[in-house]
Amino acid sequence: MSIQYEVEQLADSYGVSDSFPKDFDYGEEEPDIEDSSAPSDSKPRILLMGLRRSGKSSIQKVVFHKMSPNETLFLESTNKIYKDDISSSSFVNFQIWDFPGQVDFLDPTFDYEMIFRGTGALIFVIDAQDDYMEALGRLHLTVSRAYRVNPEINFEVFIHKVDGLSDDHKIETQRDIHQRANDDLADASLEKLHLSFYLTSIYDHSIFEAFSKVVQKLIPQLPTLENLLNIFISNSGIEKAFLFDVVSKIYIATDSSPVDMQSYELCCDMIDVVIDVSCIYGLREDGSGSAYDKESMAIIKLNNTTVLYLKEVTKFLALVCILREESFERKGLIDYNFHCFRKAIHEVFEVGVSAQRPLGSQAVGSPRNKAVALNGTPRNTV
Ligand SMILES: Nc1nc2c(ncn2[C@@H]2O[C@H](COP(=O)(O)OP(=O)(O)OP(=O)(O)O)[C@@H](O)[C@H]2O)c(=O)[nH]1
Repeated sequence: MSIQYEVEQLADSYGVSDSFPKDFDYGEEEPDIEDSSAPSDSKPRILLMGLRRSGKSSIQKVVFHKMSPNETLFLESTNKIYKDDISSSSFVNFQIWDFPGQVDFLDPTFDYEMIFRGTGALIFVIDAQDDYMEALGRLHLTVSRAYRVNPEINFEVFIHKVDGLSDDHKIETQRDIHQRANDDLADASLEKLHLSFYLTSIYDHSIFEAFSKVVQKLIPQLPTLENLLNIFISNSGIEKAFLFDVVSKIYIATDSSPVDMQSYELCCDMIDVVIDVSCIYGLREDGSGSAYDKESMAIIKLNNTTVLYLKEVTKFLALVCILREESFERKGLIDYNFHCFRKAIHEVFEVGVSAQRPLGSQAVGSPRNKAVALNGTPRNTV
């Protein structure tokens, strides 16, 4: 595939070729949207739980710390709860808590009530390459305890390490785990407890896709963002648009047309390309500058008449669009619509400034959402 680049705004030095720099510099502060005054322990949590060696730490490192999947082979076992506050580098304003495999609910020092009360999502990781019967027992114990403390938690089950399974085996494993887990809940009269299942692997984009869905459920502004994206693409002749958290490559929203994995992967790859080029060639002579800032934008024309278009939306967010070459002839219109879209996104989130950050800080507690009129103008619902 021949790719033609027009990459503007380049910067920062770094050596890893297929990943984001670990000490990534976002450049100028944009305090109007992303600053947080919330003390880290009051931030809502995403918990990563599951048996030992199921892959919890690997998921966290690959998604949020740009560790390459092969490096996870050398990760040591987690012995205590590892709290990772990723809000300084990401739009995702949560703490990720990675638990050691064996959490003992009977241990008096383990205050699970406190932990579950401030939790937005509980991700339970099951190793699909291993015998999963013990994991299912642990899943049931964990979610039923958590549900009794906080029924608002989103329960997410990652059927993980599916890279080692054939397609048929994947489907069969998912069906079996789904069936058994829900039977256990029905036996305990917990039918209202909803589990969502995802097939994941750190060796492809499935883990980013799954994490995107988990995070999206915690964004109170999601319907507004979707609405804005729908308006933007329909008025600009764009086929698909994703709003990405640049550092994690989680998409926090997309338009309402279905997501196909290929498009998502293409957009993820584009972010990698842009940041890589930017990091290598974008520094000013004196070494200043940043890899991603207000000026960041890129156009990649593929040889199949498809155009990929990336533009900065906020310090942490980028819009990545897929469109046909002929639609791109009206670039002026697209840019004007983007300008309106960007402004609306800033308005949607600026409501969180006085108190806390937008995502997460409002996910558990009192959501202060804005609705958007069909012309894309945000207005308060209350
Ligand atoms: N094939 C495959 N291996 C994986 C995947 N994710 C993690 N692993 C491997 O699984 C092993 C255990 O991963 P960890 O992330 O340490 O597991 P953990 O659940 O954090 O383990 P504890 O800290 O002991 O609870 C490592 O060797 C990883 O490389 C995956 O998607 N596919």
